[in-house]
Amino acid sequence: MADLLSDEEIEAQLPDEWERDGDEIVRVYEFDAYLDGVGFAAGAGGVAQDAFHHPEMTIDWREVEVRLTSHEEGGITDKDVELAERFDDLL
Ligand SMILES: C[C@H](O)[C@H](O)[C@H]1CNC2=NC(N)=NC(=O)C2=N1
Repeated sequence: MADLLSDEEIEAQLPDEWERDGDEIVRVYEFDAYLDGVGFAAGAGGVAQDAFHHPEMTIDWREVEVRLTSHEEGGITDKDVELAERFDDLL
């Protein structure tokens, strides 16, 4: 099990464009076309499965909201931060 990050660690490690929302980190990715968002979500799903750490993703018109938390630990860990960075690398 990973350790929960402190408030200070979260603030320091949160990647650009990501925000903290309670026990989750969240980013809304914006796209020029709906299917671009769908494709991004598919890629993110593959990265998540590879890491075996899974986000909540909401696919909407030209945007995808991604929420990450570590359910087993009950909060935000470095697994969430690392996956957020890997999702950003898909852009
Ligand atoms: C049994 C447990 O669900 C698995 O170990 C994985 C699956 N994917 C997961 N994803 C996330 N976000 N948090 C988890 O704690 C988690 N656990």
